[in-house]
Parts: sequence; C-alpha cells; structure tokens
Amino acid sequence: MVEEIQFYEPDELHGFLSNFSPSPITLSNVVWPTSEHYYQAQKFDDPDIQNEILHAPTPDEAFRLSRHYANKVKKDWMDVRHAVMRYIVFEKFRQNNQLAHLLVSTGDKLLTEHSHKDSYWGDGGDGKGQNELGKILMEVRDYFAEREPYNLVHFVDSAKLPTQWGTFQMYGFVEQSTGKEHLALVYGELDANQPPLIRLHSECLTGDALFSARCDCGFQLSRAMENIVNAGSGVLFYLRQEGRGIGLINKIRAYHLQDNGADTVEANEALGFAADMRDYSFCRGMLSFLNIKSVNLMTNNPRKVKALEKAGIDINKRVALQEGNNPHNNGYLKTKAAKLGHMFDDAFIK
Ligand SMILES: Nc1nc2c(ncn2[C@@H]2O[C@H](COP(=O)(O)OP(=O)(O)OP(=O)(O)O)[C@@H](O)[C@H]2O)c(=O)[nH]1
Ligand SMILES: [Zn+2]
Repeated sequence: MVEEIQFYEPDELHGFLSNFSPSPITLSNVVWPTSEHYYQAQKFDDPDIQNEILHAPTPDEAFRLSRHYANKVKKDWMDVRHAVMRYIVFEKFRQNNQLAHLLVSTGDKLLTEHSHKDSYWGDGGDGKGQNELGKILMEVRDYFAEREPYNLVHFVDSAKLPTQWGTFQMYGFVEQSTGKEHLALVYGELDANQPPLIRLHSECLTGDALFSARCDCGFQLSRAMENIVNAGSGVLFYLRQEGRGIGLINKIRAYHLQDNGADTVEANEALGFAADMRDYSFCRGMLSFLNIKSVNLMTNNPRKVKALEKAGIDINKRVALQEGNNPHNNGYLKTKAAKLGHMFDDAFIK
C-alpha cells in the first residue's frame, strides 16, 4: 500500500508543502513571501492589486484580498492557473534548498492537500478531490529526486542533543547509495553569509566512545565540539566511516596486525584494502541541506580538504586540530604524517 502524507496547515508536520508556508521566492528582483502571495497576485492584470497582494502581511491576507477583488480577475485565469501554480511551486523548491531536500525526503509517499475547502487543488476533505497541488508537488519531487545534491542523502528527523559543552541540534540523514546513517550536530545559528566552523569526523567507536588512546579521534572529537561552541556556531558532522571505511571488525584485524609490528597503512594493505577507503561525496547533500557552501574545516588531513573541494565545497580555511598525542598513538600519528600526509606541527608529534 502506498503511504500518504496529508498536509494543510503550514505549522503542521509537513506544513512546508503548503503554499502558505514561509518560502521567499525572488522573481525579477521582487521577493514574494510565499507561493500563495504569488499565485493570488497572478489572477490580476492590475499592477496596483498585484502590489497590494505582494505586500499582504500574511498568505491568508493575500488570499482574502484576491477574494475581495474577485470581479477583477483576468478573463483567461482558469486557463492559465495550473501553469502558474506549477511554475511557482517549482520555484519555491528550486530557491529554497532545504525545502527541496525535505520534499525529496518524503520518498515515494503520496502527497495530498487535505482540504475540505478545495476539491481541485486539494482532496476536498473526503478524498474525492483532484489533489492537483499534491500532483504538482510529486512532479517537482521527481525532478529533484534524481539530481545532486538532493539524491545523496535523505533527511529523516532532528532533535536536541544537550552535551557537556552546550546544546546542539542533531539532524539524522540516510546516505542513499549505502543506507548508512550520518549525523550533523548544529550549534547556534548558522549565518548563510559566513563560512561556519565545521568538523567532518569519521566514526571511531574505539576512540570516540571507548576512550582508546591508540588514536587521536576521541580527543579530536571533544575539542572540535568545544571549539564549535566557543565559536558561537558551527557543525560537527559525524560520518559513519569506521576504520577509515573498512568497518569495525576489519579495524580490529588491522589493530592485531599493528600489535605485531605493522603500521596503520601496512595493516590495511595486508588486509587487501587501500590505506584510506573513505568517500566524502555524500557530505555535499548534508551541507546543502544546511545551506552551507563554504566552510572553515577542522582537520589535519589534506585528502579530506581535496575530497571536499572535489565535491564542490569551498574550503575558506583549514583549521588544525592537533589533540591527544600520547605514548600509545605517537607511532600512529607519525605514520599518518609520513604516509597519509597529515599536517602536524613537529612539536606535536615529536
Ligand atoms: N583502518 C584503520 N582505521 C583506523 C586506524 N586508526 C584509526 N582509524 C580510523 O581512522 C578514522 C580517522 O582517521 P584519521 O586518519 O585519524 O583522521 P582523519 O579523519 O583522516 O583526519 P583529521 O580530520 O585530521 O582527524 C576513523 O574512522 C578511525 O576509526 C587504523 O589503525 N586502521
Ligand atoms: Zn580513532
């Protein structure tokens, strides 16, 4: 059975699908506050009425004004209204990245405008209406669903995550090509015109959760979260790339080989893996969802910088994150510098 999403009020769970939900749309230097404002204004040829609707304080008021001027609606309106609606709904999602991601994340569910007032755009309240708005939304969804970055990850839900440093908002995503679940922990308000401080942290269960001193991951994770809070805003992406992409059990095998003298790169190769199996291309989906185009990236890894650049993300600045050098990981850090190119200050790994 096909699952259905019914929407109507803009402040309900799937309210972003409603034409009444706030979604600025710029057309010929004019900013329409909602698709409803634009749609109602197009009923008239009179520029004064159009202008009055454009400046209506709410979409409800835009709707009311259009009813008020009902006798001035242009003659061919019924012939063109579907095309007008299709155009503005497409623009709404094309110009509001996060809304396009949310739309694609509805998957293949049936989208229904559940309106007892409208049996053309909506389902008429009894399910017998034509649901033309729902059909347009599904058509727009099909368009974005096959395109990057919308097809890279699906956003699922978001919730608060209080931590010892501060309260983050945690966003959950599913990578479409692998089914892996990734997180973005957002702190503070992101400013669309300022590159935020971010960390792309590759999962390391042993270091991040089990206090391992074999690597520097856990130390870097805490410092990155602290730095983000101190900066006032930023994002920690927690990427499920355990063991540089070989998985936890293979990492244990690699550690076993290292217990017997191999270094971290030799161990991977002995197991038949490349030194680093991580792919970062899906990160563009999460960054786009958060409307981030340029970043200040906390990392010592030049491959990460290159991979992100290749994925179309501008690295405004690299910020070193040198943490947790200790007798158990000193050899590992030296190998990372020598063989994987990690940029450490000499004083840090001496
Ligand atoms: N295969 C393998 N993975 C490891 C080993 N030690 C740590 N890892 C994994 O390496 C990943 C972290 O990579 P690092 O090279 O420490 O750091 P990075 O992410 O490349 O670079 P930074 O951004 O500077 O931290 C995590 O997924 C760890 O689980 C190891 O000996 N073998
Ligand atoms: Zn680690």
